[in-house]
Amino acid sequence: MSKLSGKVQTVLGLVDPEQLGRTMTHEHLTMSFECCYFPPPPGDEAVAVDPFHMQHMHWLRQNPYSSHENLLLQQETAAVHDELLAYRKAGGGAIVENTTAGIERDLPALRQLAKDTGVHIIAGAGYYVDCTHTEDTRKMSVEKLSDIMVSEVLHGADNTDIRCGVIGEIGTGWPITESEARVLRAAAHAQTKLGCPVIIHPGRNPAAPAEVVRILQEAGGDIGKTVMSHLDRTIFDHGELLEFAKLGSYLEYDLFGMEMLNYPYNLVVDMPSDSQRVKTLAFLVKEGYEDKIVIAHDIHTKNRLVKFGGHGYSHILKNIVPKMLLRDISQHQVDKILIDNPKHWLTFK
Ligand SMILES: CCC(=O)NCCS(=O)(=O)O
Repeated sequence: MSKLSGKVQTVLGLVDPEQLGRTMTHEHLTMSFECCYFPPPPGDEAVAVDPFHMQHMHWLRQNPYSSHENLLLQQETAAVHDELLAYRKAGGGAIVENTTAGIERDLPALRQLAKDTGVHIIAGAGYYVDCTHTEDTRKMSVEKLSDIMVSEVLHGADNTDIRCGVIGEIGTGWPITESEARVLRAAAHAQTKLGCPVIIHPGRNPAAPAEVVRILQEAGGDIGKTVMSHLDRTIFDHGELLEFAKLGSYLEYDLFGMEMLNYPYNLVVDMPSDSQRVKTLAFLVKEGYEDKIVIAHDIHTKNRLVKFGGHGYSHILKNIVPKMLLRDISQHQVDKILIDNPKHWLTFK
């Protein structure tokens, strides 16, 4: 039995799973999203490059990916520090920090944040979407990629001794590229060796999550120990959602706080409101999936921080939980979603 077995691995070391408390399973504390810059709508070029002002905050909410400045979350560590203190005060205990290679993971910053705030931070191993893969990454075999992920968990990543506690978010697009498929197979192999949690960023198509599961399963992955992220912008039809849920992964609604009219990466998508997200959670609970739901905000741009008029990391605890209780999700079920499900997922086999 490995020394990781039965434990959760944070950036400060192994902890007993009971220590985590309420856990957001998909956040970013420091990262760059420059890889996904999207040009502003015609006529909005000037506001897109203006320094941040209060009068731009609504524009940024509608066009978060069209301001280079907004994509540099790594510049806001002081604000994130304060928001983590507020998160603890609101009853939060842990955060899974999903930044992987390609979007500027900063493990020393995560370790410092964990030390200074007392929030348990679990860091992610592996690779983001294809457009961020380096030439080296593209050339690597499944075995080599898997060895690197195993080493990031067992020994530390990015030339530090800071160890990752999950594999992911592993980035995939639609269709899944050859390089992304290799990374997925490598993640499954690493998971088999380590008995560790895995988390996936699927492409923006309703068929994408099931295709990822198929690839992971074929490579021996443990789907019951895998989180499928971003379902709120991916599967809308309730029948299709139940078909996907049957495959056995955790079902993650992780864009709480993000409300926008035009989702630039896929204009076919109507980004749901928080009320609609809660309705979908209530539906899944009614269908018997209360042991499979996890939730988060996936903060990945500056405008979502409280410092810039955003909702911050405490929005779910302060605003969404009361709404869940109003919509027939019991306190016991809320606790499963925020405490028990993340704990079971994050505990090494
Ligand atoms: C790095 C953060 C991330 O990938 N977030 C998901 C954004 S979206 O694909 O849902 O637009």
